[in-house]
Amino acid sequence: METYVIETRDLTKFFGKRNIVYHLNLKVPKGVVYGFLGPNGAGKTTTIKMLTGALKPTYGEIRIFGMEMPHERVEIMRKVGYMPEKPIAYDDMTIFEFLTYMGRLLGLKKEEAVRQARELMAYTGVGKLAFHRIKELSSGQRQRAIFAASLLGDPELLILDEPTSNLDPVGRMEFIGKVLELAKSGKTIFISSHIVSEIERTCNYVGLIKDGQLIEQGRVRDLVSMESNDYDIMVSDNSRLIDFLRDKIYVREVWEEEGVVRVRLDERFSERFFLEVPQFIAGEKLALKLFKPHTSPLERILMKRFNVGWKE
Ligand SMILES: Nc1ncnc2c1ncn2[C@@H]1O[C@H](COP(=O)(O)OP(=O)(O)OP(=O)(O)O)[C@@H](O)[C@H]1O
Repeated sequence: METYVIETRDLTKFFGKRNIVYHLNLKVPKGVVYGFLGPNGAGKTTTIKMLTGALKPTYGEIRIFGMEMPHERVEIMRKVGYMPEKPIAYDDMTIFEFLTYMGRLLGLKKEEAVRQARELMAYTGVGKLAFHRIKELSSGQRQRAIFAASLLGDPELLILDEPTSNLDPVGRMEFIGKVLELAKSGKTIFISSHIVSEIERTCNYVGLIKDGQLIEQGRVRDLVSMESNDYDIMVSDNSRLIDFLRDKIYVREVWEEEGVVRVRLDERFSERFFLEVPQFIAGEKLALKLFKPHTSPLERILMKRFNVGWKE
């Protein structure tokens, strides 16, 4: 059985009579980078606040590392780094003071808190601003400092709420690189965002939330390939291949696009495609340059399937 780092059952939140999150069943496997994706107002921040114990669910269950939130909040949060969308300010502290203070709150010894603060300021690109007060920082610099704070104590799970909303394009690219690096080191990472392209570049797992409900959840790879029975092929003479494919029972459509032959398969007969096409290519002595499933960008799939318009 797959073990989940985060698992919720029927997680629900009302604000007054308004139902903001509804019967959410999140399953976040260990070691994935999970993109929690949805348009503005979908309920992402409300969900994350419940996951981190900042908000009490109206009903439903939350298990993180198998422990129950909010009852075992202290134990859970020892293993979790949390980057809130709107962090508490600590405006008059310098970044260095803020990070050492947060490290101490986590239970680190003073020297260790200082060591990690220094290391994480360098890692997140705010080393030169160590002695600037939080209130003097730009919103992007502040976001980097909060990212550094979420990494204190080397957490096994990172929960990041819209972590790049204030970063410039270079900052965003850097951030993506860091997330991939942290994932490689074995951490599970849960990121909320409304930016599909960013999730696509960073995440291997995705959960889609709309109007407080989870409408899809799974591996990005599966979501993308579910959509498509198209194959891309390139040979030394594409027109001979197209002539060959045109009346085959396993081909619904075939056409050429930017020098690549795109074949839309009828999946009922696809095994014949995989047998006959290589035989034809070898028999005709064509040089094979490309043969792979066609994948369309996640954004296009989501827009089509869920009729949701996301914007950068
Ligand atoms: N404390 C609250 N009281 C009443 N309504 C609230 C409260 N907090 C959030 N809401 C409402 O709940 C809905 C979902 O908000 P939430 O912040 O969870 O969305 P989100 O998906 O994180 O959106 P965004 O991408 O804009 O940050 C919104 O309509 C918001 O107005």
